[in-house]
Amino acid sequence: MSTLDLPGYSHVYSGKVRDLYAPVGADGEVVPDQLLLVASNRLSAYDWMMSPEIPDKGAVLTRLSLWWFDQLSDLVPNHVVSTDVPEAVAGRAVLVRKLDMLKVEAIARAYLTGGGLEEYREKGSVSGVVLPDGLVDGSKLPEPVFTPTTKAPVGEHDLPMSPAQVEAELGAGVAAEVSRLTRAILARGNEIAAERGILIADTKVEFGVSPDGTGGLVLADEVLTPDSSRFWPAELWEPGHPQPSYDKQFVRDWLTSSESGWDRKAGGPPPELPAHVVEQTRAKYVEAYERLTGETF
Ligand SMILES: C[C@H](c1ccccc1)n1cc(-c2ncnc(N)c2C#N)cn1
Repeated sequence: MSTLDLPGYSHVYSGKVRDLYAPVGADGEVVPDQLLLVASNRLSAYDWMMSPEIPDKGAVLTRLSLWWFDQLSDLVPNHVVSTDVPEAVAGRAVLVRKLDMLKVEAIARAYLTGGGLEEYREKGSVSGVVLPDGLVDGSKLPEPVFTPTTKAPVGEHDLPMSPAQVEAELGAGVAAEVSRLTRAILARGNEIAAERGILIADTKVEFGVSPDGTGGLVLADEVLTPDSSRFWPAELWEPGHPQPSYDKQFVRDWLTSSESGWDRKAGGPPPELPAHVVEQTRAKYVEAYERLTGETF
């Protein structure tokens, strides 16, 4: 993965699909209180980076995240400073306030699937919350459940955190507020998305606090995008089996079809995606953005 040479910015960190840069002042020193969050066109599926990239994916998800920050501004302040960013990343980057990030992945679930379903099948509960009997893959939960995890080092898996572990990390007051806000964000997201034919099964958000200790929790990172959340087409929702992904199903279907020739269990990398899969996937990101925001990409 190649990082961009952005004049006026130094590369700080790269995740699977996003990159972080620090602004550099005229004196060559890093500007201490801001960061540049850049969304790439990279697509990750089945824990593999796909090739080629999906055109406009970074721009679509950046615009969607900015729209959600605005929709949620009555619930929680956010880290956005400006979209006045270098031309090379115009439309897919955001200048943000540099925060002290909480060491907890704040995850909430409105529907049961994935790791939450596995835990429920073992314990009848998820993250310490006892759930009704008889739930299946895709069941809607009575209300969103906070299911935090650790922030594992690169290459390792995030681990579920018990309420006691979260309190030990954050303190009881902040832990309660993170839980409340994460569930409220997902509930608000689903209120809006359901009207537009999209179910948000679960989401991961990141909170930080101002380094000077003033103020409370600040919503950071990206919010309620198909990269941070499971998006499901509402009209296909049918509890009892894995739900189709709104945005990644074309990729998954092709990779698991005989046409791709890929043997996922063999452990080797997936083949290049054909043009039609790339185009269909781009169209789904644009469709999700336009249905949710009512705006044309
Ligand atoms: C997880 C995410 C990430 C982004 C891009 C690439 C890989 C990971 N990240 C966000 C921060 C961060 N740190 C300080 N202040 C902030 N406002 C933010 C934000 N957002 C650190 N990491």
